[in-house]
Amino acid sequence: MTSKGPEEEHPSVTLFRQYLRIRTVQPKPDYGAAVAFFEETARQLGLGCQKVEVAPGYVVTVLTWPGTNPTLSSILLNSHTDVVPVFKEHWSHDPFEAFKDSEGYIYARGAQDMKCVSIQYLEAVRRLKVEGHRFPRTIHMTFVPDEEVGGHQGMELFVQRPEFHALRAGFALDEGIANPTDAFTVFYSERSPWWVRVTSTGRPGHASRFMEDTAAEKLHKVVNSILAFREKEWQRLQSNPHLKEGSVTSVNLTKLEGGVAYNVIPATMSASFDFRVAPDVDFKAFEEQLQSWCQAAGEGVTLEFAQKWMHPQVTPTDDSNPWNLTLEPEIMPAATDNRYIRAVGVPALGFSPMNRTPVLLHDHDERLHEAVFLRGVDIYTRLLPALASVPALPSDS
Ligand code: MET
Ligand SMILES: [Zn+2]
Ligand SMILES: [Zn+2]
Repeated sequence: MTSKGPEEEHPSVTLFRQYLRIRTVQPKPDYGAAVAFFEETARQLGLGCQKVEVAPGYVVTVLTWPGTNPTLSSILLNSHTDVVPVFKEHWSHDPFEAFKDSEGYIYARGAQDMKCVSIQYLEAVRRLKVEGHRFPRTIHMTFVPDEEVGGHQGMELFVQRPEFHALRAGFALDEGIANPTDAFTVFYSERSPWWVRVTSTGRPGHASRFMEDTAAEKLHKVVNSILAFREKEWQRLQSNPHLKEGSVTSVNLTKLEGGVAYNVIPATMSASFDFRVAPDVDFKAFEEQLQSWCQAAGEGVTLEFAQKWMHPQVTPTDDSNPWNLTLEPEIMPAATDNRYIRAVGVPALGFSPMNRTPVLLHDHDERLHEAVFLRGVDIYTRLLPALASVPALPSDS
């Protein structure tokens, strides 16, 4: 599809751009506007709409298209409504204007992660309804808050609620990542986020002296150990063409804190790391490794976890998967709400239908071509009837 002038823009693209303009940006997302948007869309599409407040101010909106056979488990289409912050000065266009350039690229925070997917679900359902289809299985679309900061006030709470169990989800889809090639990637598992802060304490004093046992020296040792591990994992990935990013453990040093003045040796310094632990890692041994790096650095070096996911799950994609999808399966390098869905026993895949698209999630100038977006609607329009027509499974009874 070629790009068109605004007067002849595809209505699905127009709706997408409207949603992109809602400022659901962390750390203060306008969730109220997003919920109102989905309520209005539900009204237009003739879908059931339920709002579940999982924590004060944190609403999960559930849009439902009932199936013809209520004994069957349902299809859950999940998407998060929040987006990560921007460095506005690095953007070519206002990230909340949803500017479309002459080639058809739509620039906006959330264009890839994952406001595209939310609207693609809705537009696929709209088309199928307009064409008069009904399917045996119920389709639920959940629009959840808080994913980008860990999902603790979103999906983590929702999966524990009676309203979630009442959905009787038998299979779920959530986000994936763009693929620059012709292929689409489907994620059957994900790495576990471990956010670790290492705090080092030591002798303070005048910064002109060769003070012994300083916080900085010891922190430096831990940083070296962890960055050496990073290099090792990076080399492992580079040297084996069969390994994908999600199959090795990554780590980045993301924060350094401490100190008050150039000439005062601080008594405390800390370093924060974002680990993404591969699903086949022995978690207990890995935690012991982290502890031993701290101990090797000297006295008074401790670590604490800000996130520590301990339940990696794998959704089968081989012949034991009765859903019979054709997939190019990978392990998700990042974390998504699928980890909460899988942890309560619902098989779930990560999929964002964006091929021939550079990976720009969380980046400056995040953008998506309108033709890729519209092809994604086509893909769900073919995928949803297949999913929602899968005959009864042993797990349905
Ligand atoms: N989706 C975000 C990420 O992968 C936040 C998940 S919480 C660890 O970084
Ligand atoms: Zn996301
Ligand atoms: Zn994200």
